[in-house]
Amino acid sequence: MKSVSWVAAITTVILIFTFKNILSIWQTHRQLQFLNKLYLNFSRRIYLRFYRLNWNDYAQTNSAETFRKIKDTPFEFINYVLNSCFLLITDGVICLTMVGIVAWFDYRILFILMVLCIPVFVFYFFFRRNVILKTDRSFRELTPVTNVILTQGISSYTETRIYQKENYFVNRFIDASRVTTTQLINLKTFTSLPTRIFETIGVILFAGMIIYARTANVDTQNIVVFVGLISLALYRIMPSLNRILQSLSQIQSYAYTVSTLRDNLNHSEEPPAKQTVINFDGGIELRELSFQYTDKTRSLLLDHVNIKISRGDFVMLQGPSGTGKTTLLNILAGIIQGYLGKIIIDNRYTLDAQSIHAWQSRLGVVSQSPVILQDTILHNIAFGVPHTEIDRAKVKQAIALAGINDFVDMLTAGLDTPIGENGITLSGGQRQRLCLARALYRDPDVLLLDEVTNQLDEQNKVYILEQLQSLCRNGKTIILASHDPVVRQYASHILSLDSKVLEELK
Ligand SMILES: Nc1ncnc2c1ncn2[C@@H]1O[C@H](COP(=O)(O)OP(=O)(O)OP(=O)(O)O)[C@@H](O)[C@H]1O
Repeated sequence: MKSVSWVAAITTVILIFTFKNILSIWQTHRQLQFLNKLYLNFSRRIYLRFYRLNWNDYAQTNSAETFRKIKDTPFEFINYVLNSCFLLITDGVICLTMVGIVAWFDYRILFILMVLCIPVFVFYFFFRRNVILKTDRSFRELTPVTNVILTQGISSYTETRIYQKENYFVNRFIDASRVTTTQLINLKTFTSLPTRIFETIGVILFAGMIIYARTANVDTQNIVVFVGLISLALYRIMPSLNRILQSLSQIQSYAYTVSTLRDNLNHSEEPPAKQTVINFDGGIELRELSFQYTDKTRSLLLDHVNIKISRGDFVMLQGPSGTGKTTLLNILAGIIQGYLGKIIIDNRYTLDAQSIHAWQSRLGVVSQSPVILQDTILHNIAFGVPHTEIDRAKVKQAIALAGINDFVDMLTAGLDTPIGENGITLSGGQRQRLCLARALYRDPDVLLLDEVTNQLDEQNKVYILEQLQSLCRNGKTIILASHDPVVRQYASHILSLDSKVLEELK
């Protein structure tokens, strides 16, 4: 009978512990899932917000900081602030419970524990602003700088090798890293201090009690029991107290993430403006268009420009370097705003929030330094279209128009050939034509092209210009910014941009 009750008791204990641990695993998993969901949500919203920046703000951003804002800040907030808050609550409850038990058992033990803890907390709070915050801020500020130095060094591989400046870039990076890692060492040393102080004071206190017991003829056995109880209490409280201090310092260190997230997430989500439907059966009209970059020390770039471009026109935009051809293309693409005057589409729609997306869905663009994705040729051309939705026949048509079908056919993997970072495995002319194929894949009504022929040989240039000409005959409208005199023969209209004024030459 007795053995049965023992077995039952042991089984109950095992079941309780098993259940408790399963529950705890489930709870931890749910908590982590929740934090992960929150992280992805924050990251997504900050990243989307980046695409809503206006041109001037975009021009002033630096990629290392943007990267940090999108990826690191939400991660730090979730892991070092929110998670620390959870730990603070759970460990706070454990500590208070233990303190309550100790006080109920013997109030003197509580007193000794307070003598131990208070100096540690005073030390921590006294120095936290001066050391932790300062060190951490400079660490945070220096990290993006180090990243920028490294990115610059890596992307200037060719120049660095030819000019033999390897040591210059490596030393710059190492010097910047040394400052950052020194800050990190200081920070880590400082955060480990409370535990050490805690332990030292404890040992001194115990030693003091033993010496007192021996010199004052107090019963040593009582003291040993007393010290044993304190040690037991500390054994339970110490780990929680350590975690509390660590959590507090992490919350302090990463408190900045709260304001960064607030600034980036607390903007009102404007409902997308109801979009006008644009068929592009008319043309484009620039009416009294004037523009100046925010840098007011520079004069107007465009001054009361008036021009009409009809459907089917092949317009060459020429003019000396720096007169604003790219700027004008970006204005037409709806990327640069803040101009005076109007852009009117199809004689009806002014380019504004209501029409911008409808207008942009009619455009194909090739910029002067187009971006090549580190991906296959297929994905570079379909740009952002999910793999299963890519129309391979249309891709082939686009590469034929852009004159790179021969090149793609020669590759063993054809369209599925991967291209290195920034199109490193392609020639300049191949990169240009790949981006032209990307623009053509969208079957746009209007093509805004910036210097798409400047890296081509005569034969390829003529081929591309003939294709563009034939596209215009079929109703496409092309505006091509170029310095190349050959383009003049193919363009139906020539616009010359010089000293803020746009003049029609042909
Ligand atoms: N984000 C910017 N902020 C301030 N000024 C700018 C900005 N982008 C360009 N500029 C200035 O605007 C002027 C026109 O530049 P843009 O690139 O439009 O000229 P461009 O005619 O296309 O030149 P190129 O023929 O050399 O390509 C230049 O003086 C340039 O320095």
